[in-house]
Amino acid sequence: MLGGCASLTKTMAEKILGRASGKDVSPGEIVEANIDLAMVHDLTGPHVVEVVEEIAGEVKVWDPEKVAIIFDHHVPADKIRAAELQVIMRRVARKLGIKKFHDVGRGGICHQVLVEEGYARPGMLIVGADSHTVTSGAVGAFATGIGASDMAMVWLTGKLWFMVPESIKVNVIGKLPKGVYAKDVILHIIGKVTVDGATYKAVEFHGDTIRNMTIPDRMTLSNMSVEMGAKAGMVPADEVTVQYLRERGVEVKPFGPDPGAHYEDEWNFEVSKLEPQVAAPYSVDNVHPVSELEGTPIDQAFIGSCTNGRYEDFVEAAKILKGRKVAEGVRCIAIPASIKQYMKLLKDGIIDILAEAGCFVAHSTCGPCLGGHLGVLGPEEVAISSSNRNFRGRMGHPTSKVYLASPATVAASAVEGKIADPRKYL
Ligand SMILES: CC(C)[C@H](C(=O)O)[C@@H](O)C(=O)O
Ligand code: SF4
Repeated sequence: MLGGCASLTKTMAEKILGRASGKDVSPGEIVEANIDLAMVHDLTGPHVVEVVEEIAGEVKVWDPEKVAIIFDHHVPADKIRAAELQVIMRRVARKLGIKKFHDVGRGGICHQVLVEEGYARPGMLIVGADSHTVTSGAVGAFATGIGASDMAMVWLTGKLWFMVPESIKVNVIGKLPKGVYAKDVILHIIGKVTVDGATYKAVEFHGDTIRNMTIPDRMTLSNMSVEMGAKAGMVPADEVTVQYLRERGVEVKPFGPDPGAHYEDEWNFEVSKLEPQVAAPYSVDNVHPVSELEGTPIDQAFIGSCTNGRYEDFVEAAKILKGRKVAEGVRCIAIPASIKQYMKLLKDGIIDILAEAGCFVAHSTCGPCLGGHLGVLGPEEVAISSSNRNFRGRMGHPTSKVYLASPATVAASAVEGKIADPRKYL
């Protein structure tokens, strides 16, 4: 029976959707929920505006304080079409008085901005017109990607319907070995459960490995939850979260599931002996330990994206690139996930290290992650990337190939000109 009996103890998803819809909810139930934050970017925003204008005859939002417009995909505008779309969204942001508007050079990749600006908070219900909106789950929010027409309804009414998902508890335990990171953990998990292993489930990450992770690491996990089909990928908000948001002037309380909450399934992973992981083309679940792919020649290495474009990611890459050179015949492209990350890297001399090694370092943009610009792959070219997707043609030509790995593995591969194990450099 859909809806079942409401249990007294709730998972994070049930608590958030219950609060947002003002009732006691159970998995399978359809609810109409009030949205706390709605985000669009330069590519999806114009579609939303079009639908809103069609329905309402003019562009409007239910609450300008709860709407974010962030330019990131084709930033700075790389062609006339992109410039046209950005002109539209700039006008809309001004007309509606959107304060959470981040133009070129004033934000960065939307998912990074939501978290680092302290917009995303524990217990919030967040929707974004982008599949990696799940990233905000890192601070304990139920955050999910929606289509442009759903977003148009959110802009008009502030509400959206959801089917309350079943929850899956992912327990990760053990101390990560040197050279092995959150990226390797999530690639390993996706490799085991496959790309549809968590379809429409609310995934919660638990265990001491997760508790010991920083918010940037947790963002990598949450970000890639959607690559196993999850509706949301959440980490309970603890003291690490409270402190991270406090540094951004936001006071929050810890937030997690009720003790004894019911999960549809529990997955257990022990990671103390995990090797660096690499997802081979053309699927994110085609995951192998780096030792199985070592020596595969590459043309391009990319460090960046909403998955792994943070300060800490570049610091790990710089440990390997410092005093070394990117291999002859290989391009290494390094793009921080936001202007704030870029500024911090600049101040600490990390950008210098990357540039001296021969990296092409750019200001924040999605750029090559989706084959947009600043590093589109040609026929048969091979890239190793710290991003999250390696579908056919993802970063350029349909015959190009993308391997996904941690920033350290990408950096080691850039130095050798072939897929390499970062551990020997650390
Ligand atoms: C362009 C956008 C709608 C898309 C998404 O939704 O994820 C992009 O960000 C991606 O990573 O493929
Ligand atoms: S960095 Fe890549 S994955 Fe992230 S929002 Fe941009 S295009 Fe999508």
